[in-house]
This record gives sequence, structure tokens and C-alpha cells, in this order.
Amino acid sequence: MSTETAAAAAQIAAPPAGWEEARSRVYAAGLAAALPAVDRPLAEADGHTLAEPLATRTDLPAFPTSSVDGWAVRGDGPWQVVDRVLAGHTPSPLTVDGTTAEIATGAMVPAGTTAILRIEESTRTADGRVAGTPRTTPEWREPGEEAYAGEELLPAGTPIDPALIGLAASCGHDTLRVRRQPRAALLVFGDELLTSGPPGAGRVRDALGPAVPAWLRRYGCQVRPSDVVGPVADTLSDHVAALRGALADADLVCTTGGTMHGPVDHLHPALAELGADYVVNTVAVRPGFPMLLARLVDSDGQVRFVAGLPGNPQSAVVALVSLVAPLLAGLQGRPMSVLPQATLAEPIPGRGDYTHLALVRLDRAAGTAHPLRHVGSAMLRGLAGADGFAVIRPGTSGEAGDRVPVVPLPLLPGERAW
Ligand SMILES: Nc1nc2c(c(=O)[nH]1)N[C@H]1C(S)=C(S)[C@@H](COP(=O)(O)OP(=O)(O)OC[C@H]3O[C@@H](n4cnc5c(N)ncnc54)[C@H](O)[C@@H]3O)O[C@H]1N2
Ligand code: MOO
Repeated sequence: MSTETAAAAAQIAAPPAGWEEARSRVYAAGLAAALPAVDRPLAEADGHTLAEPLATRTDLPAFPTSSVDGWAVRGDGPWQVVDRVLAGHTPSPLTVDGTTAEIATGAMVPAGTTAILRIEESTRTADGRVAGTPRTTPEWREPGEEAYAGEELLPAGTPIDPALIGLAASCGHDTLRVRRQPRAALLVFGDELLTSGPPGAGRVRDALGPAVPAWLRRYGCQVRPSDVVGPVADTLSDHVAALRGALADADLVCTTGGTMHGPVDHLHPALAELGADYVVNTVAVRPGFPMLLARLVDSDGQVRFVAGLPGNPQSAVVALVSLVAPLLAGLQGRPMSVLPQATLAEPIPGRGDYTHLALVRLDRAAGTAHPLRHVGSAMLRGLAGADGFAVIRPGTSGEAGDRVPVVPLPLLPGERAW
């Protein structure tokens, strides 16, 4: 046996990583290669990740702010009207007891104000003065009530959503320091694949070329239509050329198929030719065990990743949720997400020494997970009705009533809501 053949054989024979260990390893690899920080205007920040903590630029509120329409009064009434303060203005102080300024909700409270009387709880005396009894509870918001200038409101690593964008604006930010979004590409391998029309005569439809980019975008990746390439011809040189081309522009290149060692499975030899090293090479999980994550480091130190998704379509999605999701969390500087738990409504068999990821539908009201039908690794029917995968740990089987972690699919609000 040549040295190269021996090395390849050893690689094939290497025991797969445990599923949890594989997840931690790819997360750590992603975090070590976290994407650079860039500035983004608030309107373009949705879906990014904070690269720095979010802190307020002023006290919140920034000035004493009336929470009602009414009268800012000084001392005891009835009060002589001396001013009018609208929102957006800096008022003159009330310097004399027995005087008042008409005030609008959101307006700055004049210095010297001792109380605010609601408009609907006030009357006028015959000589035009304002009368009434102010409530004892404060009718204005004090500076710093919500936050003090410089106070850290959210840590670096927080995913940016519309609520955070609104908060950032209210704190005075025009831009946010965020992680650049990961750029991903997809290479589809397999000469047997059709890209249109119904399958037959030994050929199947490429189910992953259209679906994987959509999953990747939901994990926060940018994937342009031109970043999706395939089917790539089943030769080693075509695989190497396609990988080189995709790696020129992407932080992460996903490939589908060719993860095994069949006659036209060229992924491993292509990665060897490119000088990649494996972060994870096969994982003790069913389905999807041939999944892998490889890393390439440029001469200038730039790190890029190749995620090898198995060809069986459901297995490819198992690889996305198992390896690609934690890798992307790391690259974006996010924390590793904690898996939610659910109670199994029915038993789910274990898979021996392997972790079993079993498609389930969640009953959100009951907090239960229900195993689905049509869940073979070559099928997508079960996946299309699933919320995620119940995790059945190695050496165990899931019994009805067991609490188990669930790896969620990145679904949007309203999906699976019926
Ligand atoms: N001798 C062994 N053979 C296989 C084993 C094994 O342990 N020993 N494991 C099987 C498992 S499990 C999987 S998963 C697959 C993984 O194989 P590859 O990643 O090399 O994938 P392919 O051989 O290219 O394809 C497998 C299967 O999936 C279909 N496919 C591929 N791409 C697509 C696509 N884009 N859309 C729809 N369907 C696709 C392909 O036609 C094959 O049917 O290896 C097993 N073999
Ligand atoms: O692991 Mo294969 O991915 O079972 O279909």
C-alpha cells in the first residue's frame, strides 16, 4: 500500500466524532475565524450580529419628558399661564410659584416644575388661571429611568432584530458595528441529477440546489444566484476547479453528494488536493453520518470552510442543522444556541452508538414532539411537515414522556403554524 493510499484508508477508518463534540468543534473553529467587524446603517443592520456591545449615547430618556398633555405647574394653584411647551423644544424655566406652562406629551419639562396636571383634570377660573389637583404619581419620565449614558444594554454577539434596531435608534445610534454577514456558495455534485422536469430513467431531480441556499439565507448567509453551481461533472478535476472558483469569494462553500468513497465520490480527494484539513470528518449521527467540515487557510491567513453535505437530501439537512448552523454562529460571533426541549409524544428508537436525529412536529400548546412518517434519508416528505429533529442520544431510545432536546429548523413565524 502506498503512503497516500494508507493515509486515505486511515482517514476512511477514523472513528466518527460524537454529534455533540462535532458541534462544539465546528463552533469553536467558526469563532476562531469570526468575520471582520464593519459599520452598517441601522436600516441595513437587520439579521447581522453586534460586533460590539450596544450602549446608550445619552441617558434614556435624555431629558425630563412629560408623559401627558396638561399643565406643568410650579407651587400651589390656581396657576397663571406663562408659557407653552411643545415636544421638540427646550422650555424656559418656571421661576415663580403659582405659574404654569401648557405642556404636550413628549415635551421637555421646564426646570422649576413641581407637578404636571392632566388637561382633562384641570379647570379654568373666571380670571383665566388654571385650577385642579395634580395626581400624586409622577406624570413625567426622569432622565436615565430606562438607561444611563454609556450603559451597556446588549452584549456583543447579539443577533440584530427589529427590536434591537429600534432600541439602537432611540439611544442615538446611526450605524452599528456588526460582523460582516457570511458569504456562502453551493456546489451540487452528481451526474445523475436533473435540474428540471420529473425524475425517471435512473435520474433524480436535484432537490438541494434550490433548497440549500434558502436554508443558508435563514442562517444569516448571503447567497447570490451565481453562487449556486451544479451539477458539477463527476470528475476530480471538475470538483477541484469548482471548489477553487467558489472559495475565491465565499467564507463557506457547501457541497452536496460525494461525501462517501464511491467510484465518483471526489470530495475527499479534491479537498486533499486543495490542502484542506478536517475540522470534522464523519459524525456519529443517523442519518447523515458522512457529513464533514474542512478548513482552508490562505497564504494571507484567511480562513474558509467547506461543508460536505451528504447526497441523500434529508441527510444534507441534518448536516446543515448539525454542522453548518453552529459554524455560522461562530463565524458571526454569536453564542452557541441552547437547544429547546420537548416531551416525546411517542417512542422513537435509538440508533445504537449513533445519535439519532428524528424528524418531529411540535405541538406548541402541549409542549410535545410528535415523530413523523416518510423520514427516510432519501425522502423530503417528512421534513416538509417538521419543526426540527428530536435528539435521541447514543445508547438510549426515546420513550413517550421523555424530555429530549430538539434541533430546530430555521423556520419563520407563521410556518408550520397550523
Ligand atoms: N458502501 C456504502 N455506501 C453508502 C453508505 C455506506 O455507509 N457504505 N452510506 C450511505 C449513506 S448513509 C449516505 S448519506 C450516502 C452519502 O453519499 P454521498 O454523500 O457520497 O452522496 P451520493 O452518493 O452522491 O448520493 C447519495 C444519494 O443521494 C442522491 N442525491 C445526491 N445529490 C442529490 C441532490 N442534489 N438532490 C437529490 N438527490 C440527491 C443520489 O442520487 C443518491 O441516491 O452514501 C450511502 N452509501
Ligand atoms: O447517513 Mo445517510 O446520510 O443515512 O442517508
